[in-house]
Amino acid sequence: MTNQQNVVVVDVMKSGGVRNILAPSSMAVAKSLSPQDIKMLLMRLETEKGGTKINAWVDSMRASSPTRIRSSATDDKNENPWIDHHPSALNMFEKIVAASKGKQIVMFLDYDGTLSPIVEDPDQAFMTREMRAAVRDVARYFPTAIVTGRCRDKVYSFVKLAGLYYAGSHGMDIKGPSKSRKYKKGNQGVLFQPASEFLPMIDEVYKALVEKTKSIPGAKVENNKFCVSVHFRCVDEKSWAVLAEQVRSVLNEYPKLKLTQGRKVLEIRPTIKWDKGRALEFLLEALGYANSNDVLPVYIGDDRTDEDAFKVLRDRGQGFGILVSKVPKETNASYSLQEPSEVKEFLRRLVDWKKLSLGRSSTI
Ligand SMILES: O=P(O)(O)OC[C@H]1O[C@H](O[C@H]2O[C@H](CO)[C@@H](O)[C@H](O)[C@H]2O)[C@H](O)[C@@H](O)[C@@H]1O
Repeated sequence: MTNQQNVVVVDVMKSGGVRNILAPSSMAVAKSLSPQDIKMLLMRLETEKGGTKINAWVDSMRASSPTRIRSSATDDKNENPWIDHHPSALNMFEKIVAASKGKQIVMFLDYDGTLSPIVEDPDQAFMTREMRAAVRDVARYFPTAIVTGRCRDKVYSFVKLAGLYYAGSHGMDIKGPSKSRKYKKGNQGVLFQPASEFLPMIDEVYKALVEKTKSIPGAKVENNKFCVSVHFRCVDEKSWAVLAEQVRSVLNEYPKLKLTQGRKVLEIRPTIKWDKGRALEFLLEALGYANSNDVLPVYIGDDRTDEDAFKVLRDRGQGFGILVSKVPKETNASYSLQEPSEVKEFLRRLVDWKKLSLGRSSTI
């Protein structure tokens, strides 16, 4: 391994000003590079910084996603158990519907681990008929969006319900009906794909990853259209570091892509500032609820990538994030549900409550 020294190079900032940054000496030529070259170099430095995180990612993948809270923080002696801070959304149901008084509930549902149980083979992650019926009924009464890391077509093949919004590829591929004229495309409703320029690159990196990882038994690469997933679930834990390193080495060739982490999965996606939180905001706007107090968004999800949406709700001080987890995890969600069967129960209660309140108002 070469022992590379850092040297100072010039960073041309967005403002047009310059500042000094540290970079490996091999990049010292940067002083004579154009602003565009320097931008690329900075993006590469970001990727390499990310690369050093590989071991940390493998460790945290072992510890689940989002990060589990150690048991000492949650045992009986603890005066602030996790569940007190993130009570069951079923127990808090009355509070949730009370908060919706005079507001439109909008439902956001993650797919894997929320509507379908986590299984070994991503192609077999089917939702039950009962869950489909619960989602269909919820969507009859409340605008409903499926927000997923999956390719939009793939998740539609699992959910099979028309009339919903589908935000695939972590929100980089949004389709659905629209109330706001701004987002209507003819009669086709909303179609928003902020990363379309990355399609050829994602396709290329998908092929490179399939080739690179084929020697590792159990490794699976999934093309999610605007992002790619590399699955670790069926790989022997002893090979996780090797697989992660292979992913990193492929990614090194693509400074415009970044790595994120989910449940036993590494995800490769464009460096654009877009995630499930931005998708939630976009959909609220498309529904005509931008900057509105007349809406109560409820987002249910189980994974690290859902945290972006939980955070948006927390920052807006609007609606509720609900984390699906059996174990305490670091989260920005307000409430919790243990597993998809509880998600189904929550959705059913919401529908029953709505039917009852509509019945009441029609008899007044
Ligand atoms: O945003 P989501 O809908 O939660 O999608 C995130 C990833 O979900 C899928 O992987 C996860 O579920 C698989 C099936 O249960 C499981 O085998 C895998 O270990 C989980 O990470 C999906 O296959 C990925 O592409 C999504 O990015």
